[in-house]
Amino acid sequence: MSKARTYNIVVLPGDGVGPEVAEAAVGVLRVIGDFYGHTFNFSEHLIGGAAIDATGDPLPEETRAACVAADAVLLGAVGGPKWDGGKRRPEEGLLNIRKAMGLFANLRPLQVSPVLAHRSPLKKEIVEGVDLIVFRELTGGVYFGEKTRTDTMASDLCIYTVEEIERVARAAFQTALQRRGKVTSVDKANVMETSRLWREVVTRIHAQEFPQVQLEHALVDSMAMHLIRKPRDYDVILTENMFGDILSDEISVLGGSIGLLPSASLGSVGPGLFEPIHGSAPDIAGQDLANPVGTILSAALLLRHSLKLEDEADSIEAAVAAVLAAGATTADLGGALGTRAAANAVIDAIKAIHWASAHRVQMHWA
Ligand SMILES: NC(=O)C1=CN([C@@H]2O[C@H](COP(=O)(O)OP(=O)(O)OC[C@H]3O[C@@H](n4cnc5c(N)ncnc54)[C@H](O)[C@@H]3O)[C@@H](O)[C@H]2O)C=CC1
Ligand SMILES: CC(C)CC(=O)C(=O)O
Ligand SMILES: [Mg+2]
Repeated sequence: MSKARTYNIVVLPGDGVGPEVAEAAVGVLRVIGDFYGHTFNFSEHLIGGAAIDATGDPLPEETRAACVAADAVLLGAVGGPKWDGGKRRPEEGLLNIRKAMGLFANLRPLQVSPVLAHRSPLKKEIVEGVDLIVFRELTGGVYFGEKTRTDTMASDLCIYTVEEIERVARAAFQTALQRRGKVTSVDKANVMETSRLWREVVTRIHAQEFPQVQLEHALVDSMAMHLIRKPRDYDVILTENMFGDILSDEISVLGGSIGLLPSASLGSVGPGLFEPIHGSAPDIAGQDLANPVGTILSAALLLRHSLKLEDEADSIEAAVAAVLAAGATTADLGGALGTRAAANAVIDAIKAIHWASAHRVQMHWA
């Protein structure tokens, strides 16, 4: 068991369902802190639309400073129709904090729970056993290139440097070595120059540093099809910022709901940022309808990757698996629980797992 310590966790609730799912995950972290004797100091800061309303800036300087000084950052979601067409956009705040923290790798794992395979619109035999992870490059590409706009035209520049591709490729290959040893690198090398550079650099890093990993290249358009026809074929999917954003929302359907998927955004040093892959879901915001599991599982990733608390992370993941197996779910998965009740179900499962392990019958033989 890890030594009890004090950790500073910045919470960025954001907009829409963000505050609801962030509150759920903080509740789970508090219980984990109590069980394992850690002190988690949570401090909430403004980002996104909430920050625009309060300060005019989607990423106030005090939020940026708190994030870089924290042990880890937990984020809900940003954005919503209220800020559409405004001078500043909530999403700017999220892009800028990712950049400021140097978070170049966004890990989006997907394991299809056997008890939820029937919730996918695809056949059970296609999705059962899916276990893959998307490595999405997070601080480059078209989301960060120069934007121009006149009355009659607009442009978004897509730029990638060799160094940006190398570092995320290494992270993906290293992870593949601890998994099934396969990387599928996704690009659009038949059309885009950035993709041709991407393919060259990934091929070189593979040959020079990770020849024991199986590498294949795929074009993003047909990959979008393969991912729903044969998702079990994939282990680690390595791709650039926008393709990773789109493909990971697509594959969330395999697991039953976008509300289930967590993510970890990591750099080479400093704290990570952990958030569900979904957005602010304005259509269900403020109604206690959002599935909190993706954010709760993001809290587990926070414990594992930034705080190095492996047992504590395992404990949350085991509790979530037990709750899903018991059918205690929110409406997106056909259940009757609200956001708060679903989070409480996870908390009860953590307590039950700990009680069972403390009261395990000890059998001794001479
Ligand atoms: N990381 C972030 O903060 C992100 C923010 N956004 C922003 O969110 C806003 C809404 O974007 P959308 O395209 O509608 O994507 P979205 O992910 O917010 O919602 C897509 C659909 O999934 C459902 N959904 C999302 N999360 C759910 C949950 N936890 N439980 C149950 N159902 C859930 C929503 O109700 C909606 O029908 C936009 O302003 C967008 O820019 C979008 C993606 C990521
Ligand atoms: C800037 C974000 C809104 C992009 C996004 O959709 C995501 O990171 O999932
Ligand atoms: Mg997205």
